[in-house]
Amino acid sequence: MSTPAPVLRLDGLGWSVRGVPIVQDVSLDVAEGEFVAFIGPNGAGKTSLFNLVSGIYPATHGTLHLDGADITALPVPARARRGLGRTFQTSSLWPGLTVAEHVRLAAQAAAGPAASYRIWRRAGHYRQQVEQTLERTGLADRADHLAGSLSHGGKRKLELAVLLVGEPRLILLDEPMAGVSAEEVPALVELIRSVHQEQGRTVLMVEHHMDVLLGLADRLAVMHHGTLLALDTPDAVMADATVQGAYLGEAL
Ligand SMILES: Nc1ncnc2c1ncn2[C@@H]1O[C@H](COP(=O)(O)OP(=O)(O)OP(=O)(O)O)[C@@H](O)[C@H]1O
Repeated sequence: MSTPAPVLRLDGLGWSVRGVPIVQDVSLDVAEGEFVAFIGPNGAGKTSLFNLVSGIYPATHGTLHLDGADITALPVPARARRGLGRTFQTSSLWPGLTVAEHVRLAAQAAAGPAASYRIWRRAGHYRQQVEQTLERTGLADRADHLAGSLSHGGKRKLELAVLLVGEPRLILLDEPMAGVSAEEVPALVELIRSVHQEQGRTVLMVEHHMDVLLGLADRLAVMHHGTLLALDTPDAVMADATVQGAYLGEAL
């Protein structure tokens, strides 16, 4: 039986700034519906790798394929249209807009410029999309709240809602627990679990907290000095002597 083609393939991917390598020779296949978590010390290159995958940084070495198509030279919007979405380490919301307004704007943006001149015709469709997304992300009771008034956990949920309303197949989450209080972490973990398992999306996630990842990730990718040091199941990575020597012992 042949193995299915990967959703995402990174082949020798690298990014150098003025000759200094920040990400080096990263090769990795991600299967449809898989959850791969990226760990590694501060400055290991995790966010830079996500910037390469989402198209914010242009790769200086190697290639990226999405569903078998070479996307190495494609800009961010073209990658988003092909189903690739991401969140950022720092919050990217407008404090003066409501929760529902954020999701509505994201729904309109995801529909593309061609849909913009018939917004009134699609109003019912957008309303339904917003309601469903707020329901799915546990924000329905805060639809009219200003984003600026939400807790850190609420803001993270809203960032996910903004991402999910565009129905991306492959999502990159960069430290979605950053700044979230301990009480809010379980609900956020549960939301990410449902995005992966119930909605069947492929997820790549950077996260420092191993306790969060152990129940979520199919594989752990360990980054160190811009390279992929290890890539395996969480149990195998935790037992890997190289990983322990380079990272786990000191940082986790
Ligand atoms: N635009 C840039 N120009 C120059 N150097 C950069 C740029 N972006 C990142 N770097 C450097 O690349 C290295 C990797 O940074 P990156 O943010 O990717 O690491 P990280 O693993 O995500 O770290 P953290 O866990 O702290 O978020 C760091 O030394 C950083 O200073």
